[in-house]
Amino acid sequence: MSVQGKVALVTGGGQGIGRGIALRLAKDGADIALVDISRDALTTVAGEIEATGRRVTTFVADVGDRDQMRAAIDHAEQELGGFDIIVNNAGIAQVQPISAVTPAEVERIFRVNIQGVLWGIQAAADKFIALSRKGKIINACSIAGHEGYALLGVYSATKFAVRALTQAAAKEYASRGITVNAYCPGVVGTDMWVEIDRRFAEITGASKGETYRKFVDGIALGRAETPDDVASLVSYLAGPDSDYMTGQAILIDGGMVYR
Ligand SMILES: NC(=O)C1=CN([C@@H]2O[C@H](COP(=O)(O)OP(=O)(O)OC[C@H]3O[C@@H](n4cnc5c(N)ncnc54)[C@H](O)[C@@H]3O)[C@@H](O)[C@H]2O)C=CC1
Ligand SMILES: CC(=O)C(C)=O
Repeated sequence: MSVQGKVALVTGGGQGIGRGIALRLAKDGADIALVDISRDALTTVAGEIEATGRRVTTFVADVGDRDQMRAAIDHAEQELGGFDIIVNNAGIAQVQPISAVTPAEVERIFRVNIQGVLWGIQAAADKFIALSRKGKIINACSIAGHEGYALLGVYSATKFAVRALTQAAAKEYASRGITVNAYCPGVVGTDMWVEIDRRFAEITGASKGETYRKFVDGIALGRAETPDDVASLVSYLAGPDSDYMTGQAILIDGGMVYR
């Protein structure tokens, strides 16, 4: 119950890792503001959160739009009576050899994965300061934020950028008592990996499921990660036990990348 009575906003909360994080924080005692571009997905997860007994509100927003992120945070505060934690989880993948990447593709992924995190940090910190709260900012990074992967070069660049933003924001907001950290999962069996596997197959001729299996074979603990594995770390980063930690991008990957 480390976040009992707190208000937590989770972006990309409509499925996958974001859903897992939102459910875990609700079970830990937080009220949840769910943000996603998909209204249908939000409705389903909101029902699951209500079943935990915590309050939940939903807001359809594109994290790459600064005004929409500010509106989402205002909505969370108005509906749930406060604002304490933001999990900037929403992200998209892109599988493409560097030789074939187009400007439009770069703009699309930078907008969601970098600007989405940046606007989330900025709007959340402004709100924490306005409310005089020592908030927690938690960003989605990846093993790809510690190591560049072939065919995932631009995606990897966005996750390296998340680490940079996490470190810089930690330094800028430390005097306000706001902490900023990131979680770096490995291979989590969500829709994102279905799409990554499909694109690897298209580009390399690998069979369906082959790329996913190869990545999972590289995990020391011998199995793919689940959203609940990721949510355990986020639960810690959201709660008081991590109060003395800031600017960190923590690998939770079953043993894939060692830094
Ligand atoms: N699945 C994996 O193996 C890993 C995922 N990650 C990161 O974890 C985060 C979540 O990934 P998954 O749950 O696997 O992805 P997912 O594709 O299963 O779910 C992403 C969610 O974000 C939402 N979303 C996408 N663009 C959005 C936007 N512009 N505004 C608001 N919501 C938006 C989608 O509608 C969806 O509900 C991402 O940042 C991803 O890069 C990091 C390492 C590994
Ligand atoms: C999706 C992702 O971050 C990887 C590298 O699996």
